Amino acid sequence: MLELTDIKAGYGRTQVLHGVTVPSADVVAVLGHNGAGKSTLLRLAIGLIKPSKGRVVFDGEDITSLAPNQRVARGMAYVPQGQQSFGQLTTLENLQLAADGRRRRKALIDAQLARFPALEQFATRKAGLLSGGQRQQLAIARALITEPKLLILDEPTEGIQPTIVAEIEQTIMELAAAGMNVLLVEQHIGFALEAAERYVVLASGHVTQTGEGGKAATSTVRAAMAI
Ligand SMILES: Nc1ncnc2c1ncn2[C@@H]1O[C@H](COP(=O)(O)OP(=O)(O)OP(=O)(O)O)[C@@H](O)[C@H]1O
Repeated sequence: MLELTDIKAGYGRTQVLHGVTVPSADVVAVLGHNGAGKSTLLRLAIGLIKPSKGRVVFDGEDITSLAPNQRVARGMAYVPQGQQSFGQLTTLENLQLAADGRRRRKALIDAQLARFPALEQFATRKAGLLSGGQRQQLAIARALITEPKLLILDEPTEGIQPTIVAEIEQTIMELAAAGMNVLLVEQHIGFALEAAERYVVLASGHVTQTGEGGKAATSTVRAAMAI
């Protein structure tokens, strides 16, 4: 669904990605140590930064020069790091905002409340008062309300209590099983490999290994992360 070819990109004159290629697959995990360039790669995928070289193809279309909103309109949704939501609005208001202007608005919101029972339980609570894990679920729910073809998730389990980590991992597995395409950055290598059809290891902005998720050993991946 999403194919990144020979991407060079960075911030100003600092190049972070040095010719990165990510193959198309239903679920792709991007692995690597802090600072390897994983978040930069996701920002590039959604169009927040533009490559100085390389091509981004989504659903057969070259979208390299498209802006983030145009990519969203084509079916991409991006959940950045940090459980972002509108803290002064309630859980429900956050979902309503994401659903604004869509047909079947209520059904879209209800589907996410059914998916995440904690969001239903705290529908009238301000998002800023939710736990980190609940805010992450809210961020994912907001993305899913847009009915994406591809969900881009940047470290969805980072800094979250273990019980909700398991719920979020289960959600990702369920979405994948239901046919959702996912581009996932994840520190938990074991889970990432279990979820992913393909994985890519980044080290200092270079791809040091790619392979099939289910078959890979975490030790091999760790070795590639350290190159
Ligand atoms: N807005 C920015 N401006 C300048 N440099 C940046 C910016 N964001 C990230 N970088 C640099 O780009 C490099 C890659 O960062 P990136 O956040 O993509 O790595 P990462 O693999 O996602 O790491 P982490 O897990 O810590 O988020 C780092 O050296 C970082 O300092």
